[in-house]
Amino acid sequence: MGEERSATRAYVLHPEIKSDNARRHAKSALEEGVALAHALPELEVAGSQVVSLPKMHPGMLFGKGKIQEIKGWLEDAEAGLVLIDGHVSPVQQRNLEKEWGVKLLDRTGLILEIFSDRARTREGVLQVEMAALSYQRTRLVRAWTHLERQRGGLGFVGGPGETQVEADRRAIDLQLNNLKKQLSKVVKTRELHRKARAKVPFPIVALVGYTNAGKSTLFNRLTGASVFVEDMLFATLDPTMRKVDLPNGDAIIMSDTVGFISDLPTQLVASFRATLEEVLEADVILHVRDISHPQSADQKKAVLDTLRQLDVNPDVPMIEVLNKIDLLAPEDADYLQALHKDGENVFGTSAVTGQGLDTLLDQITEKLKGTTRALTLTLDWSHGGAQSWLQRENVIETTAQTDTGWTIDVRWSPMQAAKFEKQFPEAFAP
Ligand SMILES: Nc1nc2c(ncn2[C@@H]2O[C@H](COP(=O)(O)OP(=O)(O)OP(=O)(O)O)[C@@H](O)[C@H]2O)c(=O)[nH]1
Repeated sequence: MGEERSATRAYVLHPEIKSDNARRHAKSALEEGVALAHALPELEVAGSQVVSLPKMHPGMLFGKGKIQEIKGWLEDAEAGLVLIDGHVSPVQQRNLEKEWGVKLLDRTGLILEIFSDRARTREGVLQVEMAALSYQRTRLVRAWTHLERQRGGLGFVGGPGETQVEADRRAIDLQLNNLKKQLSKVVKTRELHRKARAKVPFPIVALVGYTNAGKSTLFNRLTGASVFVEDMLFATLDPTMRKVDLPNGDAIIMSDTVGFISDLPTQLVASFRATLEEVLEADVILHVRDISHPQSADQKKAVLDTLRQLDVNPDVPMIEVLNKIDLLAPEDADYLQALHKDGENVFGTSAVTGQGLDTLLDQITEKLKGTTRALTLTLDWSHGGAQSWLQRENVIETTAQTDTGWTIDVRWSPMQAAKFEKQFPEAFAP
């Protein structure tokens, strides 16, 4: 951290590299960068700017003139920390930190800091630690080592720097291995809990969405729970599950998960696979969008990309929830709310006023009815009651007799599966 100036006074820069096809709109990208900075409670944002660049400079990111200009901004703002909303290579980071006399974090580094600040469960903490270490592992710079600096930066192949990097890498690998072992223990315990929960058999409806889209607010509204809702990115990190009663009396489990974001560090996506299991195994996915946000379309793309990276089964039915319609002009809100009547799979809601939530719940009920899954059940003779139930529900595709009972292929809706499991827990061995 910067010695002279406070490392909690942050200056946010969004580099807009012209040759980069300006993937995100610069002004709202900068706003997101600032919102990310605010997601770390101890930080104070001392200033923020979009910096337009014709091209990226490999060693310093910015050109010489720009670097001096920015140095002036940082001094005026008394900022000791620079947050660059983009990718900064380790070499660029080192050079800029030296040039400006500040500490620097790039987008991935910042997101990792936020996640590490938010992680509450043991599993979450371990996952973030692993993600941070894997990231650090990719950023070991040869000339950055203490040993090499002492020797005046001898950079020959096989020299002391090389050995130091290798040693650092080995140390990180050891730590990663150790964390992996701890994590697998925690996951095993959670698996047991999950099995226990599976005995309360309800279909799972998972909420996903860009950070700040309103997932937790919607979750609270629908479940009557009080989950940490704040106008702060990534308020929710560990998944939360609650029971919701549908209008027809059936019950579902709704799960609220971490928000997604553009350029979510791949290490994080990978490490969160385990906690996002509920999403991977959901019967219905609700994709919650902040439809009032100017970059709503880009956010949607980022969410769908992340779901793909997570290998979410594309057959799981998804409902698109266009949230925050209360922030739109009334005629726009009405239009969005009516879209589903034209057969569009979108539902306008306001998690704050409650608009559109009944229609959404009806739609969830419909979707759960309409989707079916195949499963093979092995029942023994004592499960005659279960076998007749399956016949009555008309879900049997094929039945084969075995020495001890039946092997039955069924195709049923999540709700039927849930009812069966509740009524015949001893027969349900998927
Ligand atoms: N006006 C309006 N504000 C909303 C609505 N839904 C949520 N919000 C606000 O949007 C902000 C973010 O809401 P959250 O529910 O925390 O969003 P989230 O998607 O869970 O966010 P992450 O935890 O970052 O993933 C809060 O200030 C909410 O009060 C809505 O329908 N209308």
